[in-house]
Amino acid sequence: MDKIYRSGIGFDVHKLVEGRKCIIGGVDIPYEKGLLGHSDADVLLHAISDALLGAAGLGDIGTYFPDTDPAFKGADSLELLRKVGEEVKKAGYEIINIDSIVMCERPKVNPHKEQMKANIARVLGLDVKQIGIKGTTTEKLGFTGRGEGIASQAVAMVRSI
Ligand SMILES: Nc1ccn([C@@H]2O[C@H](COP(=O)(O)O)[C@@H](O)[C@H]2O)c(=O)n1
Ligand SMILES: C[C@@]1(CO)OP(=O)(O)OP(=O)(O)OC[C@H]1O
Repeated sequence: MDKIYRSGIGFDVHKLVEGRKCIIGGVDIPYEKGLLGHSDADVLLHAISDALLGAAGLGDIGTYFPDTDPAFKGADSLELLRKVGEEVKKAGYEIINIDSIVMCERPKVNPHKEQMKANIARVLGLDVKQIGIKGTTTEKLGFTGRGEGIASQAVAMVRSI
C-alpha cells in the first residue's frame, strides 16, 4: 500500500522568571532566569511534541497532559515527549524528521544543541541526524527581544508504517 506522509507544526512560549531552571531540549542551561510553567516548561520540547501530535492527527500536548493535572506538576518534558512518540507509533506512523527553532536573545542555544538533539533522539528512538535545532534572536524586538520569555517553533514529518 502507498505510504501516507503528513506534516505537523508546533509553537510554544514560556515566561522567563527568577528562581526557575532554564531547561531547553532537556538541557539545564546555566542562566540568570528560568522558564515558568506547570511542568519543567521546556519550551522546545513542547513545540516538538505539538508538531508530532499534529502530524499524526492526534491533537495537542494539553489534551494528553493537562496543566490542571497535579500529575504533571514539575514534569520532565523529555518523559512527556517519550509518551508522545509512543502515541505517534500507536497511531501507525514513524517519524521522518523534526526541525525546530528557539527564539531568544539569551541564553545562546548553539553550545547546547548537540546535547539537546541527543536527548530528543534518545526518547524518540531516532538518529540525531533526524533532528534539527536552531537558535535565533528576534533582534531585540518583542517579548523575546526584551528577555521576558522564550518562544519555540517546530515542524515534524511522519510516514505511515
Ligand atoms: N538564542 C540564540 C540566538 C542565536 N544563536 C546563534 O546566533 C546566530 C545569529 O542569530 P541572529 O538572530 O542574529 O540571526 C544564529 O544563527 C545562531 O547560530 C544562538 O545560538 N542562540
Ligand atoms: C506541558 C504542560 C503539562 O501540563 O504544562 P506547561 O509546563 O504549563 O506547558 P504548556 O506548554 O503551557 O502546556 C502544556 C502542558 O501539557
